[in-house]
Formats: sequence, structure tokens, C-alpha cells
Amino acid sequence: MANQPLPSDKHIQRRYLRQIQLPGFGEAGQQSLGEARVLIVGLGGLGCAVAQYLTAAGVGNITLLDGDDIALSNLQRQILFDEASIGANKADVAKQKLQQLNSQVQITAIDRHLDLPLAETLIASADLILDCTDNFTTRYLINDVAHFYKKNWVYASVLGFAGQVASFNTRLSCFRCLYPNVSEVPNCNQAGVLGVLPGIVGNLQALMAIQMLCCEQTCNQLVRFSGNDYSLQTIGLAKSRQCLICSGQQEYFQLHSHRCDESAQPRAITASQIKTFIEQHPNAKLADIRSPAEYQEHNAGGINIPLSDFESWFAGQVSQPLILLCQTGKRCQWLLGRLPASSTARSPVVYLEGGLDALTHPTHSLHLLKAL
Ligand SMILES: Nc1ncnc2c1ncn2[C@@H]1O[C@H](COP(=O)(O)OP(=O)(O)OP(=O)(O)O)[C@@H](O)[C@H]1O
Repeated sequence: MANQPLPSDKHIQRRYLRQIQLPGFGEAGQQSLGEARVLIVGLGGLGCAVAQYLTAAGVGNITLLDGDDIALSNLQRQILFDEASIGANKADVAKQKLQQLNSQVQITAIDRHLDLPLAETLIASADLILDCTDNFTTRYLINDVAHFYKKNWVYASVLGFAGQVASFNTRLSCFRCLYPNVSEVPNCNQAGVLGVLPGIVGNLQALMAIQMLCCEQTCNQLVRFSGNDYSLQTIGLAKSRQCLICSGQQEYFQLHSHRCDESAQPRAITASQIKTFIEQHPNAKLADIRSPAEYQEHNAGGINIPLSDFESWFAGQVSQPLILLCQTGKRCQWLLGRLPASSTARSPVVYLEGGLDALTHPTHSLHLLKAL
């Protein structure tokens, strides 16, 4: 869409007039939508409804993520697709359709399923995340990474004749406070669904998203809809003291480290061992694996290779001693457990135990690291 002329203020006014004229929404609301970056995970029944309304409403930047192809049995509810699109990727086709609806929205389609490295990159750069998937593994992943990056997100699900939607400001409560430990429940594939249900629930999800982008006080509510008696029930959500994530007992990279190689022994050095390590390995480099925003705010020098980029960066490096650094040491410990033992055999790769937090007092260590 790079060659699209920018719309004039008058065009924006005309296009979105019916919502701009709403008391409490106005031009400020429209501007908030136009500046927003939204990530939609899953382009099934819910995602198709959500994506259409957010595109029509003028959300400025939308990323669509789904690694699945369109099947005949999807057409009954996934209303962005038609018979000609069977076999094509859902995110790609959705992008084409949505772009016809609103050419001014920047839409990116990604033909992949959300996993940990992708979540870190996409969630860190989104203002709001919409979970339109059909599984708890992805919901917990979105929740935990969104909590870490302090991002708001909206969950929705549909089963049979019932559906629910919840909005989370992860500073106040999160999905694990609501559902601490759910193994998978049946999806549409197994339990069946009336096509209109994801349409209704997806529209509620789009409504919540628009309100969260325009005014945050609508957060932390769960809305349940019954397609049997048409009732809606709204429940306020609060933080649970037992929540693994909100209580700080666990961080996202510990909870989602399925690829972790348990046999690899992470090697740590303490702040007081830095000097010796550098004397033994004078060509050692310091790699800070925190996000670019954390690095810019405060760092101990070295190079910034964010966690999500580290493995591909590391694969392209000639072997060299490395000291990994993050805020508390936990991310480094997790990352080192993932690196194959063979890749760290020739040159040591260690991490600083306690991370930057451990360097506040031994200023001499900080000075040594800055010199690397
Ligand atoms: N981790 C993930 N990342 C991106 N998309 C996902 C992820 N997990 C699930 N999805 C997508 O969420 C969508 C859920 O859609 P929906 O519940 O309507 O069912 P479906 O999987 O398309 O079809 P059916 O259940 O009939 O086989 C699917 O398109 C699926 O590919």
C-alpha cells in the first residue's frame, strides 16, 4: 500500500462520520484508532468477523497471523473466504479481501502460527492483541508475553451455542487469574458450532477492542453470551494472588520453553567473576539480550541482540566467547538451555547470574562490561 495517496482530513471525516459524531468518540477516538497497531491471531470464525470490523472502523495498522489453509468446512462461518479461496492461506486471503474494504489500512499477512519467538516480536510491537484462535496453548502464550510487554489483549472463544469475550489490561489481571490451568477443551472441529455464533462473539470482541483503543477503562471484563436464551452476563475480573504470572512466580520464557534442551547445563558467572573471565578470554563479547527499549533505557555496553533474534544471530557467528546479559539472568538461563551443546563447546558462552540487577553495586564490574 506504499503508493496509496494519504487520505485528506476531509476524506477521513466523511468516511468515519457516523462514528465520529458519537458523543464520547469524536475525532479523538478516530485518531486513536488510526494510530493503533493491532495484531489478530487466528483468521477463523472469530478472526474473520473481528478483522472486518476493525478494518472498516479505520484501525491504522493490522497484522493478520494464521498458518492454516482454507477448507470447505470453514466457509459456513469464516465469512472473508469463498469457494475460490479453498486451499489458500487464511491470512493472505483475508488481507486481499480487507484491503478492498479499506485501502488506507496498513495490513500485513503472516502465513504462520504463533510460537514463542514470533510472539515476542509481534506482541512487543503491537498496541493491542486479539486472540481469535481455538486453543489454550496459544491463549496462555499470548497472555504471558503480553503481560511481560505490558500489552492489552482481548480473548474470545465459542463453543456450541455459547461464547465469551474478555479484555485484559495485564497490569490489573490476566488470563491465568481467570483460568489458572485449563488443558484443551473441544474445539469447533470436535464440538460443532452454529456459523452465526463466532460472528456475534467476534463482533463483541471487535467492540471491546475499539473501546480499549479509545478508552482503557473498559478493560478486565468478561462477557458471556448464550445463544440459547440470548442473555449476556458481564463479570469484572480481578488479580488472583495464586496467579503464576501476576505473582511473579514464573515468567513467560520459563512457561513456554518446550524446546528447552534439559541436558544442556546453563553456565553462570557472578559479578565478581567477570574480571577473571575477561582475563581468560580477552576477545570475549558482551551480548545484551533484552528488548531494544530496555537496552536504550539503561545498559552496560556490548551489543543488543534481543532474545527473539538471538538464535538466528548466533547461528551466523564465528565461535567467540560470549557473556550474555539480561535484567535478572532468567532470560539468559532459559536461552542457554536452548542452545545446542555443540555450539558452545569450542568457545564458552556464559551469562551473568542476577543480570543487570546484580551489577548495581559492584560498579567495577559494570565498568569492565562497558569496556567489552
Ligand atoms: N497459534 C496460532 N497462531 C495463529 N493462528 C492460530 C493458532 N492456533 C490456531 N489458529 C487459527 O485459529 C483459527 C481458529 O478458527 P476456528 O475456530 O473457526 O476453526 P478452524 O480451525 O478454522 O476450523 P475447524 O475447527 O473446523 O477445523 C484457525 O484458522 C487456526 O488456524
